[in-house]
Amino acid sequence: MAKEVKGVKWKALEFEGSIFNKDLEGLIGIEECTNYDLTSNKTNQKTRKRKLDADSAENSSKKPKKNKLKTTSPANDENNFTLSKHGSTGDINVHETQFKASNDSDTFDSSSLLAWNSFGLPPSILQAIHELGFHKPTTIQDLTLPSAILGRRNILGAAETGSGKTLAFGLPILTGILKTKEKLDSDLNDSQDEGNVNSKPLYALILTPTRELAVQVQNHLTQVAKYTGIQVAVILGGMAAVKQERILSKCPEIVVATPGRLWELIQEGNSHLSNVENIRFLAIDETDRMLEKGHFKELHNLLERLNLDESKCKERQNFVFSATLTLIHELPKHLAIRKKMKASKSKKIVDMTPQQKLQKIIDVLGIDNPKVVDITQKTGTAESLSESRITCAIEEKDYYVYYFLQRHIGRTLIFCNSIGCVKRLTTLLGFLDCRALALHASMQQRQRLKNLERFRDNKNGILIATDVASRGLDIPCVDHVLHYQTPRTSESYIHRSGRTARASREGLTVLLVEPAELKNYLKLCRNLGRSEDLPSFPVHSDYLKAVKQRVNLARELDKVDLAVRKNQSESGWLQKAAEEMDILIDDNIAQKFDMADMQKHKKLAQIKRKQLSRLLSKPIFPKGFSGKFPVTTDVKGNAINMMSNATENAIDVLKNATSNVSKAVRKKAKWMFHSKLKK
Ligand SMILES: Nc1ncnc2c1ncn2[C@@H]1O[C@H](COP(=O)(O)OP(=O)(O)OP(=O)(O)O)[C@@H](O)[C@H]1O
Repeated sequence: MAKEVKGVKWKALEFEGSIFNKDLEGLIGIEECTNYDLTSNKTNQKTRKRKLDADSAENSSKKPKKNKLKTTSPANDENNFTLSKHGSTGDINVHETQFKASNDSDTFDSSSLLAWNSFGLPPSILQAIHELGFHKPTTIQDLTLPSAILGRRNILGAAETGSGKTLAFGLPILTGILKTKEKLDSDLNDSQDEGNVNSKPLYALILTPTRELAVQVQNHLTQVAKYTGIQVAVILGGMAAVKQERILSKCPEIVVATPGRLWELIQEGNSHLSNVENIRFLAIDETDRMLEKGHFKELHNLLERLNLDESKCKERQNFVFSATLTLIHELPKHLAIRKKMKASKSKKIVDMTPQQKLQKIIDVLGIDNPKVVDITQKTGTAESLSESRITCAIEEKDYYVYYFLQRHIGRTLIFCNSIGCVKRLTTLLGFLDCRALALHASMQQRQRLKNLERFRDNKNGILIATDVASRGLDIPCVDHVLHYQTPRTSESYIHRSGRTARASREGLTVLLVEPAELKNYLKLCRNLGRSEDLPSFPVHSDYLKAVKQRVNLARELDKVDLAVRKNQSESGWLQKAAEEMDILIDDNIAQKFDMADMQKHKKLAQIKRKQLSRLLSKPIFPKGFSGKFPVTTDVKGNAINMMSNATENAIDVLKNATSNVSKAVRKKAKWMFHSKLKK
């Protein structure tokens, strides 16, 4: 689209294919002056800044037919824009809004989106961006959109979590599809051949490592595509085959998918996917994860199919994004030992540089001359994130989690390393009336999405998850991320932590480290280039006693409850088997499943439940608790001056505590940490 600078109108020129090769590195697009007046040799200075609607009306009346923005649905008609909105009752009201004349809040002044104007985005997309309230592009969007949209470059983008990477590839894809359709429409008109209007080709594939992320990307792009007539569909493992057939029979232009399910459908010969190699756009979100074991095989098969025909491959624009695209690990232990011993002389083992890692990705994916934009911070995490840790014994972790949840309310996501741990902690916190939801891979897909939705809807919600929730999930306003266990990789730490502090909001992480995890923690710090230990999260030890009492009781209740359930299922199984075989159970066998024993357990469970509910009815932090404790100690015995109270937010508590640590103490701690890192 055109933009106006001091009365001079500039219009971005569009080129087919990637014309900006290495020799023109730095050049991102070419613009043409459109109001050059040959007679006066002056540009039209009188042109006032005008509304987008006037722009499009003017363009459509002046331009020859083939330059007019053509759209496939009435919703795209710039001169007669149809918006559909949800009314307050939840019913769908359809408003006819004239872009041109209306003062309705749905119309927008292009000047409010000046920051977006130079990317060549069509009005239908700008309108949606305006409605989302995105006043300006984020840094990664700003740095990639010109090359992607105007230069049609392949993009490799690395930027911190929550920095808007989805639109950095979503906007060029949507814009590109509109342009391609416009061209196809005008070719069709020229040849007077109507063709089969119902069957639309597949234009774009977006691949994500998890199902939840695929759903989220689809939702996000659907919002931005709402006035374009472009359909965005999602294909996931765990979804009924009939439903997937139905979705694909509508011929969506964009398919967002997890690679496994997509590959299955391609192999089954789904008709919409039959010419998958013809796609014009391919985006791989969380690329580093996709290239890891578990996803790679299907992705590899898919890439092989997509890259079969070199000419089609060249026509395709590729987007490769992740927050940890260029993150380098310490060598795995076995390689590090080999390197030290210089055992392998034939194959020299060297640490990879970020450039080498990128080159490897480029080679594996078969991408031609991409534009690389890497704006990841040295630390890998968002600037607005406050990080901390609590060092404690393994059996104390439950106490600290419960303490934190009681003292610092807010939307909290707790990550565990295993499904078993998620289950145990969810049950335990359930006994403690914390209403925690679970999310892990062995849950049914419907339940996974339901729990995610319930977590999103509750500003004080608690979600306990495995790494299935660590990548890409954009849950608004997550206040805290607790790492119940030290993550196994630095990527995992970055992605888990990145569920909070998104889109420049503040957020907090607390890493719980037990002695056996210390080695892993130090490795994490080394990989993330940390020279200082994470600050210890302040805990008011006076109240830990009450916390321990409750948690211990909840643990006992959990044990007894488990015994009851085990007994019940064993005796139930026995009874059922006996009934089916029409036999009486021998008394000796029945004794094994002693009913009296079960009754005893049930009674004990009842008593413990009552005791616990009595305890839970009393507040841990007494009413009016101001928590003023000028000097206290952190979990490792360091003196910390702190002022805090029960209602204070966790980030403030941490910031107060760290700002009160004297320079001398900090220097000493840094020195000690440095020597630990070296070991
Ligand atoms: N230009 C913008 N202005 C304001 N908010 C934006 C803008 N672009 C995207 N957002 C919002 O920022 C949030 C994070 O965006 P997104 O999920 O794309 O981040 P991401 O970089 O992909 O994160 P991750 O690495 O965790 O996947 C979303 O809620 C999105 O709606």
